[in-house]
Amino acid sequence: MVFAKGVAPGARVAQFMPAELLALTPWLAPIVSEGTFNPELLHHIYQPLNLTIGVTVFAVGKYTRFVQPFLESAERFFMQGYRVRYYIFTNDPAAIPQVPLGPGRLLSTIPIQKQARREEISMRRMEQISRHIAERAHWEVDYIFCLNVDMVFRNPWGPETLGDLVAAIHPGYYAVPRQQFPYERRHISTAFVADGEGDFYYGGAVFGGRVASVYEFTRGCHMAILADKANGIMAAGQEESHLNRRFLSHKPSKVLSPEYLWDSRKPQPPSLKLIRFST
Ligand SMILES: CC(=O)N[C@H]1[C@@H](OP(=O)(O)OP(=O)(O)OC[C@H]2O[C@@H](n3ccc(=O)[nH]c3=O)[C@H](O)[C@@H]2O)O[C@H](CO)[C@H](O)[C@@H]1O
Ligand SMILES: [Mn+2]
Repeated sequence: MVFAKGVAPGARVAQFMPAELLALTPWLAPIVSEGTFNPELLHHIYQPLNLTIGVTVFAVGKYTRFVQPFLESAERFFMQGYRVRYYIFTNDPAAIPQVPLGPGRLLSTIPIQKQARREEISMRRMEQISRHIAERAHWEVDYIFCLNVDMVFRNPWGPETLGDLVAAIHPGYYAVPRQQFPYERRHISTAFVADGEGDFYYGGAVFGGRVASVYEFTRGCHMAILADKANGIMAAGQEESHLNRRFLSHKPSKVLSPEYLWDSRKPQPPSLKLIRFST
């Protein structure tokens, strides 16, 4: 069970009931899961807005092999009926396969340098996303999601996920007490989170929101990562630690349930009605 800070244990809003997830955070942001929204109604609201949704994924080195299943599944399930722009950041543009895209859906390959270490690849994402938004994506898309590439969509992901700043609950920690969240616990790191603090443990594999908000968010994380680097520190969960630290002071306006970020090696609990995006 997870109890949010400052809310009495037992309050319906503040805990995960054994059989179901809560529907609102203590700061009244929706926690999106099957049954909490009406897809037809949302479609009628969002369709006329003519929005373009961006997606960033990184495919560096061997991870280029994940691009095809990622894209094929996204074409089936991700923001069907909306304009979509995929941005594939890669060191090897020639290795990005040609996947047929539906109408109104475009793909761009963004060439980047290959970092030697896995940690460096994931850490540098914040910097590269913020720069890409400033240089280009801010005028091409309204919302943007930043996703891991070694995952696939398995069920519809639609406009219910759109919000100013969107986080996803990490599948490994939705039912874990806050004290056990793997936040960075060293004071010397800019990602430090004190023992009694923390709302949820969010995953680094899914975040997004309005493009301007994601710019501020990724830029803030990048600055914090740079400060740590200057002090010779790498946070415990790398960029995920910084993401969690920032979401603590810049609360997400919408939280996605583990339906939107699942680890398929885990058994599916009854509280999870369906899996939309997972390894
Ligand atoms: C069990 C689990 O969920 N572990 C963490 C880890 O997942 P993973 O250990 O699964 O991270 P990962 O190695 O898949 O790296 C994350 C992403 O970086 C990119 N990449 C990484 C290595 C590489 O050689 N080439 C490349 O392109 C790629 O887009 C990949 O999806 O990382 C995530 C951050 O995103 C979260 O911190 C997760 O909590
Ligand atoms: Mn992975």
